[in-house]
Amino acid sequence: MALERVAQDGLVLLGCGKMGSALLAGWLAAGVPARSVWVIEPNPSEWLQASGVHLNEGVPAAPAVALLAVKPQMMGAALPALQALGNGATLFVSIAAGTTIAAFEAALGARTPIVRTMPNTPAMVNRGITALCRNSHVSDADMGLAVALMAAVGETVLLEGEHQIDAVTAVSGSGPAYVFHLIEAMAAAGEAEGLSPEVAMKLARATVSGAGELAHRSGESVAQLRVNVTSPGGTTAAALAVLMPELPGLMGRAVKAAADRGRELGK
Ligand SMILES: NC(=O)C1=CN([C@@H]2O[C@H](COP(=O)(O)OP(=O)(O)OC[C@H]3O[C@@H](n4cnc5c(N)ncnc54)[C@H](O)[C@@H]3O)[C@@H](O)[C@H]2O)C=CC1
Ligand SMILES: O=C(O)[C@@H]1CCC=N1
Repeated sequence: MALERVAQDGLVLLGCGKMGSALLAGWLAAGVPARSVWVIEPNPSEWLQASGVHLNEGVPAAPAVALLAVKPQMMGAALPALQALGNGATLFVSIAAGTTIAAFEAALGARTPIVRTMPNTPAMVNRGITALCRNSHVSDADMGLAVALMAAVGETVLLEGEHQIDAVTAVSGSGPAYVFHLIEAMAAAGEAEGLSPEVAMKLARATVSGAGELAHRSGESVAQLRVNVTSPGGTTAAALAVLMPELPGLMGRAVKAAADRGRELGK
């Protein structure tokens, strides 16, 4: 099993904030021993301190994986700590938005195997989705290991290449925030129609999470699930007559803004 390589040779996690913690929790739950993980994190949470991993200690000479989970703006300052692992057997896996494979090759060495990924925060409840792409130095076995690491917190999808990753970031990486904003907007609209803030938020939250679960589990297309709610001449049809002319264009602009920002971060 791919994760056994981590148990044997170790994994270094650079940055253990929201995403790093979600991943670490997934690996530990999947049976990776805490003592085979070395975490570099200047502000460790209580959970991390109690997790049993090596925290801010010297890292092994050739771990199986170095996983990079710092903000793209911090990457330049943080990478030198792992430079000695470049150009070798250690597989680098990045979850950072924007930072390109070329930037990692420049910082770590041109022969470094690098997998660039984009997960999302539902990884915190094992319902993430991560897209992955690689440079030419990543073997199929290495890619299998990267997929296994991300599959510990949800689904995975392989990309044709790095040119697609800013689009992924804009759809699924940032996407949970769009959905949370939808909940906020639905709750505010419910309040405007006379509900208390508590009831409006409870209804909006349960509706979005319930609809999400239905989309996840149902064999029907999402379009059919929408039709199933929409009685001809009824209330849903009235609402969709307002939403459907506007939402695709608005979502298109939002997703383009996120993808453009991802490309900018990569410069
Ligand atoms: N939050 C999200 O929804 C997603 C974030 N990402 C990517 O994940 C990465 C991490 O994001 P978050 O977990 O949200 O950020 P975060 O701010 O929660 O975590 C980053 C962590 O890096 C630590 N750090 C800062 N400088 C460091 C250094 N020199 N060495 C080691 N650790 C250092 C910080 O103390 C912090 O705990 C980013 O690159 C982001 O683009 C990817 C997908 C989704
Ligand atoms: O907002 C960001 O830049 C990160 C990447 C995807 C989600 N959060």
